[in-house]
Amino acid sequence: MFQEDEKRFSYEDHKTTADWLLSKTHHRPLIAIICGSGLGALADSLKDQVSFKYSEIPNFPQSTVHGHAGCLIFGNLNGKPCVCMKGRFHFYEGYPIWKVTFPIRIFHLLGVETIIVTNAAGGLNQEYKVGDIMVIKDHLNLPGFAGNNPLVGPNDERFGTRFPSMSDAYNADLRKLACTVGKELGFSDFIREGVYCVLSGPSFETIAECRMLNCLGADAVGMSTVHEVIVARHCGLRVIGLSLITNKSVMEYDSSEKPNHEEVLETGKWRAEQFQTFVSTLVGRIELNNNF
Ligand SMILES: O=P(O)(O)O[C@@H]1C[C@H](O)[C@@H](CO)O1
Ligand SMILES: Nc1nc2[nH]cnc2c(=O)[nH]1
Repeated sequence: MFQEDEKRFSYEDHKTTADWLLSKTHHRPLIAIICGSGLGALADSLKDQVSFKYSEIPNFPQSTVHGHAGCLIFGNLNGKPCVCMKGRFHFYEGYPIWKVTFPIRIFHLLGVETIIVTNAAGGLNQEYKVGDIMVIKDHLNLPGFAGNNPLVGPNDERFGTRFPSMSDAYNADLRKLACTVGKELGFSDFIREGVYCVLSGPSFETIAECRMLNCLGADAVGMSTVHEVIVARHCGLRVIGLSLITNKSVMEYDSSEKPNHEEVLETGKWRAEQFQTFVSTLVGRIELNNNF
């Protein structure tokens, strides 16, 4: 399970990457956004863009999944200085978990204070519909139950404490703001609040697994986000998570439905405009430098 043959990046390695980026752009982002599968169009709406391919950034891993372009884009969204990952890294791509979460500490060193983590997810909650946007209230870190937590290993106190709390992982004020913004935009019909469960992937869940996860309290299931959130909270970032329900999880043995990545990307395209409006309005309303 653990791919620990590579040497972990030190604090100094992280500084090298952050300083390189700061030397190449005049932008000083306070909000970071990670675009989930099929949600990369969000990054295109940034104004005054400065963009870097992951391949040119020192120490950065590469995106290998269709629907994850592999660019880091700096710019302004609704008047706020942002940096956007158009493409993220997943454990199932073969990266060790500390590499999957590497960009989060870079954001921290760039001066980011708030992170918006988005993903595509399967809807376990039977009331959810394809196209719903779930504001993440909490998570289940199933790989973490088996010891796969991105904070396993030596702790560098310059990033954060050895034993961070996760009981407030998803900021309550931001969740409330997201629900208010959803209402104001007339999106209430498809805005939900629920629990996201991460699995390693890349295989989708069996029917028995979907039933079990739902019984455990998960409303949506995916293959990302949680590890990023753990590292973000460790280094003091304020987090809001949004899942686009791209497919309904298959819960019945007589169903002929099969989850697939094409459907995930299609739903992303179909909901892209409202998703962008939602995130951009939310960003416009986030208060910065407020010592949360
Ligand atoms: O990066 P996210 O979590 O949005 O991507 C999900 C999980 C898999 O990478 C992919 C499956 O279709 O979508
Ligand atoms: N694990 C998992 N990840 C997803 N990403 C998008 N849809 C799904 C799903 O149904 N299951």
